[in-house]
Amino acid sequence: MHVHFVDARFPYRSSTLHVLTLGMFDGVHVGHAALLRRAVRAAEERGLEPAVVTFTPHPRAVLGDPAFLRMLTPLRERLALFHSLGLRRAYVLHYTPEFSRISADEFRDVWLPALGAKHVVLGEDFRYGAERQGDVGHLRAATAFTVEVVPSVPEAGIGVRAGEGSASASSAAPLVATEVPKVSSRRVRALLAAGEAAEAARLLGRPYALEGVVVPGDGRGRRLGFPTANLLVVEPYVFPRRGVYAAWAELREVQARAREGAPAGRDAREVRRIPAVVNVGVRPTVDGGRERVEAHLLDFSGELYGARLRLEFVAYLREERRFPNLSALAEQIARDVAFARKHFV
Ligand SMILES: Cc1cc2nc3c(=O)[nH]c(=O)nc-3n(C[C@H](O)[C@H](O)[C@H](O)COP(=O)(O)O)c2cc1C
Ligand SMILES: Nc1ncnc2c1ncn2[C@@H]1O[C@H](COP(=O)(O)OP(=O)(O)O)[C@@H](O)[C@H]1O
Repeated sequence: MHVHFVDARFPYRSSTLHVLTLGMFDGVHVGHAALLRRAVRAAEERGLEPAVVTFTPHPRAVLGDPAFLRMLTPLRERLALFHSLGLRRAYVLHYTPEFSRISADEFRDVWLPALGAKHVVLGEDFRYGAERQGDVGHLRAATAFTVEVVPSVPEAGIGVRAGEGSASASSAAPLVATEVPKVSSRRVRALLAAGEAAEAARLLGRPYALEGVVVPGDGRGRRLGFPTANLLVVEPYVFPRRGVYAAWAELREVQARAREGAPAGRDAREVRRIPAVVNVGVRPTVDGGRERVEAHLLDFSGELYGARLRLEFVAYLREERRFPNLSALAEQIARDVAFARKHFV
C-alpha cells in the first residue's frame, strides 16, 4: 500500500492519474466497502490506478466534537481494510483548522486535480470544502475529471443470506456494487455503545474489532483460575459498551516468534484464532479504576506478554458487576465461559 500523507501547507502533485474515491470511511462498513469496490472496478475499466482519499484526524474532532477522537477504524486499521478491498494507494489528508477553511471550489479545482483525479467515484451524500459547501452537484461541474455518483439503497437485509445465520465479511455486500447500502458510521457507534455487537457486525460486514499489546496486570487472574491478557490499546479505538463479551482473539504468531529471536519472515504472519471471553470495564470487584479490556482465551495456555492481540466482539453477554468476593466472580466467569462457548460452535 502506498500511503501519502498530505498537509495543507505542502501541496502535493501526483504524477499519475487515478480513479479517486473520497471519504472519512470510518468503520469501512458495508456501504463504504461497496463504494470502494466500485472505485476499484471503475479503475479496472479505465486502465487507471484506484486510489482513496481519506482524512486524519476525524474532521468532526478537529471541529470540536471529542467523541470523534476515537475511531471505529483508526488509520492503520482503515488502511488495512482499504488494502483488502483492492486499493493500493491512499492519500491521507492531514485535517487541521487550516484545512477546514479550504473552499469547495479550491478543493475541486486545485486539490483533486493535484491528487491525480481523472474519474471520481462517490456516494450521493458526499460533502466537502469549508462549511461543507460542496456536494455532488458542485463536483459534477469539474473540468479536470469525470464524476460517478453511486446511488444509495436502504440497508435492510444486508449480511443475512438464506441459510446463513451470521454476518460474514464477504457475503455481506455484493461483489461489484452498482448501489451503496445506506449505513452510517454513527449508527455503528451507537450500536457499540449499546452493546449490540451482532447488529454492529451486520452493518460492518465483520465483527467490530480492536487491537492492542498484551501487558502485565495485577497477577490476580491466574489465582482466580482465569488468567486474563490485559490489552494496552494504543490506537484511538472506540470501546464498545462496558461488559462481558464472547469474542474471537486473533494472535499474530509473528510476535511470539520474534520474541524467541527467530527472524520474522513472510511465513511468520500466521494468525491463530482462539475463542475468548472479554471484559471491558473498570473491575468494581477489585476496585480496578481505569477502563480496561482484558481477555481470557478458552482452552489456551501460554505466555502472551508483548504479543499483539486482536479481539473481535461477537456477542454481548452481560453487564460488569461488583461481586462480594473473588470466588463469586470466578464462579460467574465460569458461567460466562460456558455461555460464550455457544457462540463458537
Ligand atoms: C469474562 C470476564 C468477566 C469479568 N467480569 C467482571 C465483573 O463482572 N466484575 C468485575 O469486577 N471484574 C470482572 N472481570 C475482571 C476481573 O476482575 C479481572 O480479570 C481480575 O481481577 C484479574 O485481573 P488482572 O488481570 O489484573 O490480574 C471479568 C474478567 C473476565 C475475563
Ligand atoms: N488462557 C489464557 N488467557 C489469557 N492469558 C493467558 C492464558 N493462559 C496464559 N495466559 C497468560 O497469563 C497472563 C495473565 O495472567 P494474570 O494472572 O491474569 O495476570 P496479569 O493480568 O497480571 O497479567 C496473560 O497475559 C498471558 O500471558
